[in-house]
Amino acid sequence: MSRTAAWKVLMRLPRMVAGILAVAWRANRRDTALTLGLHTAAGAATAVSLVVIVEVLDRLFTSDLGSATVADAAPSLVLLAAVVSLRGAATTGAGWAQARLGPQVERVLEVDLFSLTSRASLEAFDHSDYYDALSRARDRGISESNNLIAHSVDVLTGLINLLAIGSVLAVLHPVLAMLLVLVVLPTGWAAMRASRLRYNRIRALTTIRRLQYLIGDLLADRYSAADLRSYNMRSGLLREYTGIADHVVDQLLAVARSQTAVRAVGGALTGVVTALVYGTLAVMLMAGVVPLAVAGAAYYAIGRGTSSLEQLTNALTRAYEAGLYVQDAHEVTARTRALIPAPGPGQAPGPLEHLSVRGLRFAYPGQEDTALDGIDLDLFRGEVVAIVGENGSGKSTLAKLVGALYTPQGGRLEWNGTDYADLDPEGVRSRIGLIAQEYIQWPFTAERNITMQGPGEEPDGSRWERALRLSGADQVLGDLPDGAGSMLDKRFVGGRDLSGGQKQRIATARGLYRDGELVIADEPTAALDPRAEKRVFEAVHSLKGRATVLLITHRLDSVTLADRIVVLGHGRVVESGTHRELMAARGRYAELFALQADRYRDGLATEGAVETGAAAEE
Ligand SMILES: Nc1ncnc2c1ncn2[C@@H]1O[C@H](COP(=O)(O)OP(=O)(O)OP(=O)(O)O)[C@@H](O)[C@H]1O
Repeated sequence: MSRTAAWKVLMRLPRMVAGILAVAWRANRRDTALTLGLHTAAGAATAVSLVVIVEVLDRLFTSDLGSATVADAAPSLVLLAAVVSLRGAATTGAGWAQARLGPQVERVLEVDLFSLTSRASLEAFDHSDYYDALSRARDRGISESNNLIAHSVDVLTGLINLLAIGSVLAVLHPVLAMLLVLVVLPTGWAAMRASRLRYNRIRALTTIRRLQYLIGDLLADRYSAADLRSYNMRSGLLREYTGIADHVVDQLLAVARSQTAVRAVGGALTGVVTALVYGTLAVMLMAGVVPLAVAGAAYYAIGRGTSSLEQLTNALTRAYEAGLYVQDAHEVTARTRALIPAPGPGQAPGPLEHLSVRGLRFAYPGQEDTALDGIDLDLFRGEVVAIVGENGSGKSTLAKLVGALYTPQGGRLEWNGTDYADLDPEGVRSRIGLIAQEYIQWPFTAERNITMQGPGEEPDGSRWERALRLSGADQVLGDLPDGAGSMLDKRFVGGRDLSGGQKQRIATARGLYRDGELVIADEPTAALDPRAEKRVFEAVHSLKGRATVLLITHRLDSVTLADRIVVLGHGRVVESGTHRELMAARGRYAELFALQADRYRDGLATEGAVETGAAAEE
């Protein structure tokens, strides 16, 4: 788009304008119709006033000036006054409708975009260029829609004016109409070129600007505030920020320089062409090609026509520039649409009896290494299956695939014998309570953080009680001043911050409140104190028989009661069996278990030594 020749741009402009008008029509039909209708009426009024003025001038130049002539012109002058007043009223009305339309169009574009981004597959967010496109669309694409509408309307009224002036000139003499076109070429070229220069530069700066905002956020965000100070990051980050900001300013100054040069050339050429046009008019007058009356009217009309044409060219280039940004928003919308998983047959999954994983393969987008390399696994109704393994072995990735968040590149995932691809993914997810390793605390009240329901929706009493009790979140809510109604985000008035363990209890309660038939608990106790940890593991095991549980943990003492333990290593199943079987096999699990058990045994031995030492002293 940024390298397209000017004529191609002009060809594309109607499509851009049609696109935004379609959005405007969807946003509010009445305001769109009023904006277009009233602006057209104002343009028509301008055109009529111009014709009337040229006619008055023509009459004055043709006859000897006297009171009779002025009286003759009076009706035209009255008509002129009426038309100008009408134009004023139409312009005011159009401005009002247009001002109303702007925010409504932005709203439609934003809602369109967010309704798509929230449905895009999770893989989309692993592509950095998608983020770039998204931030371009959000930063400018959507807000420029207002400008695109305003400039498109200017183009419309400019065209009406020009049509009127061109017709007047063509009636006076066809050559005069051609001279009019000549005047505008240099200005048009310069304006078009200048806006393309700026757009190209700004587009090229997208990534670095994203980095700049990111560093800005790190310098000013409360989440990074403590680390920033602990590790004396301030001066380094500030240096980086200043370096990027300097680069951005340099680039923008460079573009301003190039734009000025282009405009200067355009201005000089316009001067030359204007002299040429008026010279030609003078020559035509002297050669008797046109009479004085026509020359006088033509002089006025060319003057008006030139400024109208300049306005039209400006409107065209501005509409084009705004159109480029809006095009970005359309592009990212189209791209996001393509990132929404194709709707399969979309069968609703039934209650889980058997979940089967066969030869599951998955690599994160842009990564060569596979995170999962042919996993086989069975989960039967009511079982607790533990997944253990070293860091990076693929446990969370497996949880995300089973949780229908990512789509595998190979192998099969089946819910009661039906491939996930044939199931409605939202239906699958709604039957799963996912307690994620990286849970987020939403900027909602504690209650909404657990129920994840719409604002004001009442929680289900028995599920609520159970989720709070099993997760230990009941204690957290008990300690909050407003209980379940406390806002859990300090960025809001009265907001509260929770400790790491308290946050984890809330996240666990969220997963349990869902009351899914499959509970995936990914490291649910990493931040918990020993008492809370014990409570959560007991809760997880208490689900045995009523829900299927996939428990991911490094706390191996808590998996001894699991129906099966699956050990992962480098994205593969290394071994699986019950605790007893795996200990007897003396493989990876037995080794990891012994390592952890030894630590406690050593601790107890030291404790014993201390006690013995104390007794000896006594
Ligand atoms: N979004 C991502 N993009 C690219 N690679 C990723 C992404 N998430 C995880 N990985 C990589 O995939 C592999 C498996 O990661 P995963 O999070 O599944 O491990 P894990 O077994 O859960 O580890 P841990 O015990 O540390 O939680 C790792 O090599 C990791 O670096």
